[in-house]
Amino acid sequence: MTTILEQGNISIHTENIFPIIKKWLYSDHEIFLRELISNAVDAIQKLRMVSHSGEYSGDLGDPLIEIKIDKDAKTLSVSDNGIGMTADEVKKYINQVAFSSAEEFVEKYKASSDQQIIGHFGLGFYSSFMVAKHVRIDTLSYKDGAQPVRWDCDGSTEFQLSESDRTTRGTTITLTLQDEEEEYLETARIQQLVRKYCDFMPVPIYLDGEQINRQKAPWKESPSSLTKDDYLEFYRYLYPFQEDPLLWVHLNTDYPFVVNGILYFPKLRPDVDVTKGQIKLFCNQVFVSDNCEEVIPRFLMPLRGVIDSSDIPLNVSRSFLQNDRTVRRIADYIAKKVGDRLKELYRDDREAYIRSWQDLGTFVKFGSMNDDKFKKQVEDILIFRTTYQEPPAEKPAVEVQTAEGDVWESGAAAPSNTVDGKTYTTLKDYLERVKERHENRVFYCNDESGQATYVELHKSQGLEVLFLDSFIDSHFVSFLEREYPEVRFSRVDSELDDTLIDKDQANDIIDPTTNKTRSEQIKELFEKALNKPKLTIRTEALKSDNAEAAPPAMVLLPESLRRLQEMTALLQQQEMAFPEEHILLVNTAHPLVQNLLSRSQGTILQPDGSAASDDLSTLLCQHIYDLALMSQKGFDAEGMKAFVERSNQVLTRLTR
Ligand SMILES: Nc1ncnc2c1ncn2[C@@H]1O[C@H](COP(=O)(O)OP(=O)(O)OP(=O)(O)O)[C@@H](O)[C@H]1O
Repeated sequence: MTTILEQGNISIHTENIFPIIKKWLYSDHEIFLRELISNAVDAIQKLRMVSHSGEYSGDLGDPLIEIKIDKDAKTLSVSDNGIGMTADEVKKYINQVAFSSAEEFVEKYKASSDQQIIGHFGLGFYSSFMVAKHVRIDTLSYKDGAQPVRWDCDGSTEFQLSESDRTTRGTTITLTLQDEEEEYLETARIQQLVRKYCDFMPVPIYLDGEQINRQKAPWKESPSSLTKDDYLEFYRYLYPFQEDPLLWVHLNTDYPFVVNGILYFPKLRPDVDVTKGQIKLFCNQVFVSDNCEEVIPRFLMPLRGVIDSSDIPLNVSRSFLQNDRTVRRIADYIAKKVGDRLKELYRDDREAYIRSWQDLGTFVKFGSMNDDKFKKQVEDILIFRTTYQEPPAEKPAVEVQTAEGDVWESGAAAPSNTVDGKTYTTLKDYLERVKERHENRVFYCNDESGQATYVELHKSQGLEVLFLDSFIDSHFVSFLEREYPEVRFSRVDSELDDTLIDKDQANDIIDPTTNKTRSEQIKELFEKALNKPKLTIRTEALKSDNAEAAPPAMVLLPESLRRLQEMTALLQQQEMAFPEEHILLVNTAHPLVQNLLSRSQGTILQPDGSAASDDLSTLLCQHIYDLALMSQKGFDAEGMKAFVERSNQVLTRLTR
């Protein structure tokens, strides 16, 4: 027969706390298990501490937490071999501490308007009443001569304290589950919960005689003790069936706040929603939340991995968290570490940096636009693919004898910026190289195949073009122009630099019969043939070593006009329609254009007064225009039909 030691009322002010907890945390009942296991881990660690301090000299045994399910009795129990509690401690910690903090929690929860408290952390022992109709504690303290005690409570404010038959040190919490909570009698459900919340807790957790948690938390280990494979293995464990990450950053600091963690840069796939955070937030190895958007800077959202910090206040609303000073400083710290890691890679392994740039670049650009400090940190390692060709590498690592004559230094060659035939440059280096020819002006291309003709023309004249072709680049160009107001970005097809035009050629050859220059005649010819009032036709002789290699005509879209159109399209959430106002630059130096002119001049009048070749000249002008337009915009069905029909017509006429 059990001796009842005490029967009493738990002193709380909020009338019947449990229905309130239950109601508010309706969707998150499962966290009771995390709370019970956390308490068990704490109890084991406290025992270690008293043992260290010499207060306890008994055998610690192997630390162990055991979960037991009894389907018949509808009970679930969590046992530990930790510090245990005496009767007085049960009264103090369970009846008072646990319940007063329960009350506090409920008050806070009621007051918070967004009702989103991070992971409902710190709910504590009493959260077991969310799922249990009866809770029993059997505990035996480590203290000499301690008596085992049992505490029983049925969810009302009354409890009973009695003698327990427990013989070993530690505590067992036994929940008799409510009828609607019987899912927690399923082994698979418990395994899933332990894996979710308690996987990395530092004590083995057993269920049916088997350890079900991983126990080791790599982020708590020193970076020097981990190999590349350890990091990769951990990533694969956290994000199974995903491609391996590009690189990682191991965070560990104790001062002025505690932050541990490993952050990975994943490959950015179009199907991955980068705005949805995938970093897991832990507190002392206990899983808290799958998203910590308030804790890490927005631009770091694409990263994955783990952040563990006991300095992030958790029992607070998300909006509070966002404005918390320590949280802001932690966010800054993380951003700085990420920047440092990128700089390190740029410095130590340029090739890997370049290979990862496709993915890293978007991230770095996004970060620069969002965070000024980050921008300053990474501006020197922000690179662009370029048409520039690096001179062949100098002999690597030349050994040089110093002035003292006895020390040998190795003068390592600068790392190559070319990988797989593609060369990269910083903006600074680009501007330095082009200073003489076009100071502070950047030529760029954002569609390599579409703008190939233009790029080729620039290249053939020794003008360097940058490729700004990732989806973020149109914003990034505007951003760079705001940051460096003296620098101007022109897309290769927006206007032609004077250096590409041969000013001396052809313009002034006057036709004695019409008194017009050749350019004027060509212009007229095209105006008549195309008959598009909004189109501006410009005639220039393009410079090139081989007149046939340069295009006969090009369509130009002035930079400011194009950007305005892009912006309007963006606001209206439509694709940009190709503007009717654009420029057709006809290359008077091209043999095709020259032939066209002589052909229309050599017209033989037909008996009816029309010119036989007129028709063909018109077709050819239209064709030249279409070819130039083709690189700017695709044809729609009708345009394509007309183009094919005309091609056939032209070919037929030419073969007559
Ligand atoms: N398994 C256990 N072994 C020993 N003591 C325990 C155990 N579980 C609970 N306690 C005692 O009961 C107290 C109250 O527990 P409760 O979970 O409500 O709050 P907490 O653990 O102090 O804080 P938190 O709100 O972060 O969980 C604990 O501080 C601890 O002293």
